[in-house]
Parts: sequence; structure tokens; C-alpha cells
Amino acid sequence: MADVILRNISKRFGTVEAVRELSLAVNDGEFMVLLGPSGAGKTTTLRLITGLESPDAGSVMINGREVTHDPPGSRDIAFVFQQYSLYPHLTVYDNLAFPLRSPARRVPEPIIRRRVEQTAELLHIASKLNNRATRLSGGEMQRVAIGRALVRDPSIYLMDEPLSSLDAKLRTELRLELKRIQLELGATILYVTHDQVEAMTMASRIGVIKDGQLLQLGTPREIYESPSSSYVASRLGTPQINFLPARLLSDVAVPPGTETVGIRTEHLKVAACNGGQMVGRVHRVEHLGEQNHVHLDYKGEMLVTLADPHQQPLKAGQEVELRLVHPLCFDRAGQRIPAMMH
Ligand SMILES: Nc1ncnc2c1ncn2[C@@H]1O[C@H](COP(=O)(O)OP(=O)(O)OP(=O)(O)O)[C@@H](O)[C@H]1O
Repeated sequence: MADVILRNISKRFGTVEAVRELSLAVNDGEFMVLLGPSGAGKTTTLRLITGLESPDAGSVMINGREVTHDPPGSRDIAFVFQQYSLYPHLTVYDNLAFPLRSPARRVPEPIIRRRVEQTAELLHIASKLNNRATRLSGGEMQRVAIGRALVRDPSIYLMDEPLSSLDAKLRTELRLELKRIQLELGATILYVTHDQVEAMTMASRIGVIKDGQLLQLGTPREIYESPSSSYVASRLGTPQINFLPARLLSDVAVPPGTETVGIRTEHLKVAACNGGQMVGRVHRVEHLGEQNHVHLDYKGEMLVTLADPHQQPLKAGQEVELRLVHPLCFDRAGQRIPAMMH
């Protein structure tokens, strides 16, 4: 059973089409990530699911029930925002207990205690329960904010870039923990971000969104290996995929209609010159520790690829032979052309 189904929802603010005929089904127990740049319509999509915004067209179903015009409070959703919104004067315990203490819920105090303690264990903040919320590190505060969603056990958790205000180390740590918690609880999560690493590492499926439209939906591997367009291809992968005009390739067979060739590191072999036709020049080598970024000039176009610094070292100015291995091919409109069958 799908927990959340969006059917052709659209939302306009004045002249801006924030969400355009978007359809999506988040399955029970799934960690779905919507990945898109700023202004793509990610937050608006979440707000349409919560009922904080009402769609101009289309419908929202939660747990098999149409809720398109129901008020937010009746939708059984927990929302985690980008900025932790804690009550500073309350302890961690009381912040976590707060959602359960609403008069409408009337949860008995011993049950509240049990849920708060379980949640604090899960998030590794059990020793901080008596601290004031303001006397926590940023990472701890964000754990409490996530914890406030977890205590409630809703149908679905919506998360709007909950890790973006944290430093890189904490982000990595909480990324792993969120994934662990989701697996442990079997929770259904719809998570939005513009961070490709978060999408790749946490998602069961990624929806790539741009200008209010869902461009592609699939597992991280499907999106990475079989992007439907050059735009989707450029959203995943470090260093970013390289694009070369197909006319610059003389001895590489590409399907008819190919205008641009997309080349990731794994599609490019760099070797010493040995009579091959595709010759480039090393422009720059960036040392990143256990890997190098090599910038190559090929007929005036710059290609960036990874190289193992322990293998034969490449030097700026050196000529090298390039070989493409199953690169991705795109037509004039940027749509992917499937590879030729061999
Ligand atoms: N209340 C509003 N009034 C007017 N325009 C809005 C409103 N909310 C969103 N928009 C516009 O709708 C578009 C989508 O915004 P949205 O916040 O959904 O994008 P986003 O993908 O979440 O971006 P970000 O990553 O920056 O949060 C943007 O162009 C934004 O300016």
C-alpha cells in the first residue's frame, strides 16, 4: 500500500508555477528523497502534503484517504524543518514530550515518559534529557527537533533539509543515523534536499525535481546510471559529469541523433599516447588526498576526471590518450538516447 499519493498536483503563486502536475507515490516504509535546486518546488510540495498550502489542481491521498481539502491537524503527518524550532526555555525532555501533551491527545504521563526515553535512546541524546534546549550543540538541537517528530509515530515524516544548517562532520553523522532510525522503525519518510550525497546515501528512491516538475523517479543507482536527460545526469556524481559536443569525437560510435556525449569518470580511460585518435592534454592536477582531480583539455573543451595518485602520476602539460567506454548520449533537447545494442 502506498502511504502518500499525489495526483497531478499544481500550485501557482502569482506568475510562478511552483509545482506543475506533479504525481508521486511514496510507498509504505520507503525513504524517498526529492532532489532539486533552490526554487524547484520541494518545500511547496511538502506544504501541499501537510495542508499548509492548498493545491490549485490535483489530489493528495494519505493512507488511502483523500485529504486534499482537510485541515493540517487531521492529516497524521510529522514535519521536520531546516531550522530546529525548539522551545528554548524547556528541557530536552519537555521539548520531546511537547507533541504528546497536546490536550487533543491526552497521552498518559507514563506512556509519554516511555516514548521520550525510547526516542532519546534512538537519537543518542538520553544523557541530555534534563538540559535546557539552549545548552546543546547544533547537532544535538537538530536531533531533538528530529526526535519531536519521532515521538509521535505518524503515518509519514516530511523532512525539509533537516541537516543543511549543520557542519559537514555532523551532517555525515546524522545522515547515517537517520537512515539507521528509518530502517529500525520502518518509517515512511519524504525528505527534500539539494545535496546529492544525502540523496544517494539515504534514499530508497530519488525524485529529481526542477521548475516544479518531477523529471525522473528511481533508485539512486537507476538515476545515476540511466539518467533520462543531461540535466538529471548533472545532478549526481562527483566530479560532475562532463559534456562534449558529439561532433568533436571522430572515432567513437554514437547512436544517430546524438548531439552531446556525457562522460563520467568511469566512462573515461586516460593512458599514455599510443597512436590513438583522441589525444588530450593535462591542464591541471588537483590533489585531494587519496584521489586526484585531473583537468584535461580536449579540443578546447575541459574534462574533469578522477585519478589514483598512486598510479602513474600525470603532470600538467602532458599529452595523454583518451578512450571513452559506454558514455551517455543525449539529443539536441538534452534527452537521453539509449545506447546502441552490440
Ligand atoms: N508563499 C509564496 N509566495 C510566492 N511565491 C512562493 C511562495 N512559496 C514559494 N514560492 C515560489 O515558488 C517557487 C518554489 O519554491 P519552493 O520553496 O517550493 O522551492 P524549494 O525547491 O523548496 O527551494 P529551496 O531549496 O530554496 O527551499 C519559488 O520560485 C518560490 O519563490
